[in-house]
Amino acid sequence: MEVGFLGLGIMGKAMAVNLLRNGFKVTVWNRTLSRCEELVEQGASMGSTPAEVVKKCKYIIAMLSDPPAALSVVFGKDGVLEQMCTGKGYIDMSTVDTVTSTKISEAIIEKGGRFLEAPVSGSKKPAEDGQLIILAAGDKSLYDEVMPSFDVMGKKAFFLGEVGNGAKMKLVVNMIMGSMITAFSEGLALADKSGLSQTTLLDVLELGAIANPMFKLKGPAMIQEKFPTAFPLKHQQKDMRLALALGDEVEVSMPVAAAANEAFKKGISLGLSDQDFSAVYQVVKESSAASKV
Ligand SMILES: NC(=O)C1=CN([C@@H]2O[C@H](COP(=O)(O)OP(=O)(O)OC[C@H]3O[C@@H](n4cnc5c(N)ncnc54)[C@H](OP(=O)(O)O)[C@@H]3O)[C@@H](O)[C@H]2O)C=CC1
Ligand SMILES: O=CC(=O)O
Repeated sequence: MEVGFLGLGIMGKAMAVNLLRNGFKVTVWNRTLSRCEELVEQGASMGSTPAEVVKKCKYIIAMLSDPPAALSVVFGKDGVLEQMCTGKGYIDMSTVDTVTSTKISEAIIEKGGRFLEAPVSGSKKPAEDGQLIILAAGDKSLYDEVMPSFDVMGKKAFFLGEVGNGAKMKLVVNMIMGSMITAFSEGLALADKSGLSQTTLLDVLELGAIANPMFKLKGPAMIQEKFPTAFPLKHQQKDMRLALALGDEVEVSMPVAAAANEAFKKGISLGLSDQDFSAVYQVVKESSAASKV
């Protein structure tokens, strides 16, 4: 199977490498073109624009940072739409909102193509290991056709119906995740300031009903104040913002998520955008220090 791949950031690079390792022919493009080189060394072809990739490939996957990036790659100069036509399928795996996804879907379909949104749950390591959870919605025939690529990139794919449902599911999941890591950070800070061992806290959490892979994975590094980037804090804040907008739209009150969003916004203002989202622990610590003054 031959696929185009647009966007070689933390996730896109790992996903494209997996496809190559599993025998897919992959043509890559990235806004910063030099990031294609590593993939080319591993056997990928390279397109110099999104339009060039679409011209060459029947199936095109995108993994881009946010709604403006997803829109500009489709609608911009030398973008996806310039070569989109009947017979081609566009699969956007970026985390965006329903409005963005619907806009892209309508434009692709108007050109005769088929569209699937397929955001993923799981971070850098699951992407490297082909263990993502794929939350797809849109054209079912396209979903069935690209399943061999989902089998390589993920451990489970869900088909959620009409366009927008994949985006919504992803935002609900990440809203919960962002609230959890913020509460976890407060717990770590509270334990420390109360004279308790944070390592013991991790052991206690691990054995109880709120044990989860995220606390286990991130906790040991967080207590050493290390935040190696798997999921950038700026993207977690984007997801909180989009989830809160969804909450407004459907009239669900989310005070916990709103408070967590404020912590991620503060993280951005403290220069933590490109650190892992677990760096929200720094925000909690900073706020505690500030409230003492
Ligand atoms: N990291 C993670 O753990 C996870 C991330 N996600 C989601 O996946 C998506 C990608 O995340 P991730 O790989 O971490 O992000 P990165 O920030 O590492 O990569 C972002 C990608 O988007 C490209 N990009 C940004 N702006 C534009 C633009 N205006 N036009 C064209 N390309 C652009 C970047 O290109 P360039 O190299 O030129 O900057 C890069 O290829 C996001 O939506 C994120 O929320 C989902 C699950 C897990
Ligand atoms: O979107 C981030 C993730 O870990 O999933």
